[in-house]
Amino acid sequence: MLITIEGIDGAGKSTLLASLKKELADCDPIFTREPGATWIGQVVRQAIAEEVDPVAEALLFVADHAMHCAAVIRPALDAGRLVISDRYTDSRFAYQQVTLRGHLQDPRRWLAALHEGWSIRPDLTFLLVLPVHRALERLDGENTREHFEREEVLTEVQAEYLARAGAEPSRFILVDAEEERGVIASFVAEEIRRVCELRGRYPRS
Ligand SMILES: Nc1ncnc2c1ncn2[C@@H]1O[C@H](COP(=O)(O)OP(=O)(O)OP(=O)(O)O)[C@@H](O)[C@H]1O
Ligand SMILES: Cc1cn([C@H]2C[C@H](O)[C@@H](COP(=O)(O)O)O2)c(=O)[nH]c1=O
Repeated sequence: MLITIEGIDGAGKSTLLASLKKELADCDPIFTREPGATWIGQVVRQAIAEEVDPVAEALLFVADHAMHCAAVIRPALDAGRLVISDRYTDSRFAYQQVTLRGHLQDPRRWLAALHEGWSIRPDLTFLLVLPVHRALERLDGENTREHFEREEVLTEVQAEYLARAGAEPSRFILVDAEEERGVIASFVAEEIRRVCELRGRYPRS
């Protein structure tokens, strides 16, 4: 099973992943992330810290994803492991849909074509949802110009995420990311166990 955790910057993905490592230890999952799980991902993480052309940036994320699928996800799934990824393809469709606007006529179609034929679809996706100003308070809490620009972008990104979730309700589970950390972790761990049990996979505590 491939499970992905998605949400805007500051939604609490890394915090949740850290808790799931303890809550799901008996399932022995493989925890991974995009970008950054492979050496290409490390290069991409460094590259996106610089000012990058949006089309080049999108291609870097796709290169990271290709290597991630080939070197981490596919081998783990073939070995019957539970895989949990901090960000995955939905990050691309949510963020690049916004960053590529004005650069390409139809970013969604372009992205879909780039993933066609090799990308691995997640079985289940948890989308952490919270008001953008709350996420930004968690990250910087400052009223700078960058803060307001980022707020605008992340508002659009979250809208893209929600549209994707609406289009694929059987894959997405929406999580109220304003809840307390422990409540979120217990809810997500329990949902993962429930779905794994339904599919006859991995132990139940
Ligand atoms: N449920 C929560 N309630 C309050 N604060 C939280 C909660 N979850 C995470 N935080 C805090 O919010 C900040 C951002 O959390 P975290 O790094 O987990 O988010 P993220 O989604 O991984 O962000 P990014 O995508 O930017 O890496 C951290 O300071 C974290 O302690
Ligand atoms: C995979 C992926 C990521 N991004 C963006 C989203 C974030 O702003 C950064 C990654 O940093 P984080 O610490 O992991 O949150 O990159 C993106 O725009 N497109 C993608 O496909």
